[in-house]
Amino acid sequence: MSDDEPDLELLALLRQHLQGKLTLNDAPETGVLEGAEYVYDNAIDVALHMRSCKNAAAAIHAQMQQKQYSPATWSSHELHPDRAKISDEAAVAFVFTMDLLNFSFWSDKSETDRFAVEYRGKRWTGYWSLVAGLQRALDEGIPITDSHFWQDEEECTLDVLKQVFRSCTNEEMPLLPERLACLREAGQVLYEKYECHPVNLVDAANGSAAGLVNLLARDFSCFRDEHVFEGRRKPIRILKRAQILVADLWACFEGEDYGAFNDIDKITMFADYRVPQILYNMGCIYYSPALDLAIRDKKDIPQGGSWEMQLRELIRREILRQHPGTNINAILLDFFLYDTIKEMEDAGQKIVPHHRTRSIWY
Ligand SMILES: Nc1nc2c(c(CN[C@H]3C=C[C@H](O)[C@@H]3O)cn2[C@@H]2O[C@H](COP(=O)(O)O)[C@@H](O)[C@H]2O)c(=O)[nH]1
Repeated sequence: MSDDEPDLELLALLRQHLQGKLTLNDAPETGVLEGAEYVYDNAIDVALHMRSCKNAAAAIHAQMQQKQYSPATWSSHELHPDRAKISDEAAVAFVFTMDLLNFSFWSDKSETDRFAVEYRGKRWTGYWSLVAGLQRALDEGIPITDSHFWQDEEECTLDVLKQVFRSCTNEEMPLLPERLACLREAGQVLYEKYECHPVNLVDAANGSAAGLVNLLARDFSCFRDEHVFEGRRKPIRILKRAQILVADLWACFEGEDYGAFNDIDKITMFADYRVPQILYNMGCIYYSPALDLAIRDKKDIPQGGSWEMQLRELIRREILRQHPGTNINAILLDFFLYDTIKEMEDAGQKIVPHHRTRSIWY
């Protein structure tokens, strides 16, 4: 098959995933797909546009192949840890700390006034402000990735965290008290169960991605991203930061050592505010008029409400299994979509905004 021909098998897979037609025995032990199935079947404000999904899948596949998207792409970002310069344990600690705090960077201020971290001569915003803040703190001798530090209430104070993520504008990083609470809890749990180090948590998963997601959800309330949907008795398990943590370890270690997972393709796409946005702007999903208006007007979408759950869950339905002959899985597809929407924004392209929910879950 030549590169410019759409990969019909991939299209079929993506269509199945987006339609939720894949049997649940593909669902990982995390049970995340079962919840996605329920929300999809009951969603009335967010829907899939199959024809656009089919066209998008072809375009995405071609671009990913052309850009040779692979786990190594992750380390090519200048701020991500360079494994040639730090120990494996330090890289795991960095990724764990990063995904413990990897949520809610959006701002309604202008590009010049929004929260930003100045580091290595550049202004970093969004997710990159988090990574830049962590790297800068380590350069300044603050042990921000050490769980002993997180537990030390004398040393690791809210003021110190404000210093770690100090902004070069008047806007502060959102939810700093909540981020401190995440560090405190994680420090306590790592002390009680994992001899203070995240590598012991990764080892405890015995090479299972779903197993590590489950350990994170079981032991850390700050990773337990589970919510009731419209009164349904059984909570919907989304577990976005637990899943992106596994994905980042897999990418950082390129599937080896602490990134070696025998079931990595059971990780779903990440239910945050970026993927629904790009899928909407690609025409793959569309909203009810009321929701469409609320998002375009940048209205607050309440956390845990039906709208928010539909937005988060609908995109997560797909598990793009390892497609024969390519290295594309849901993680790489997701990374690619995130980087693409950021490139579109940086290029000043007119795009419909993402939804506004202030949350520690994404
Ligand atoms: N779905 C998805 N969500 C992602 C990422 C990333 C960064 N991943 C890097 C690693 C490999 C890739 O190549 C990326 O370079 C952050 N986020 C989430 O977005 C939000 C931040 O958005 P903004 O404020 O605009 O930066 C926040 O919830 C954050 O958790 C991703 O990849 N996929």
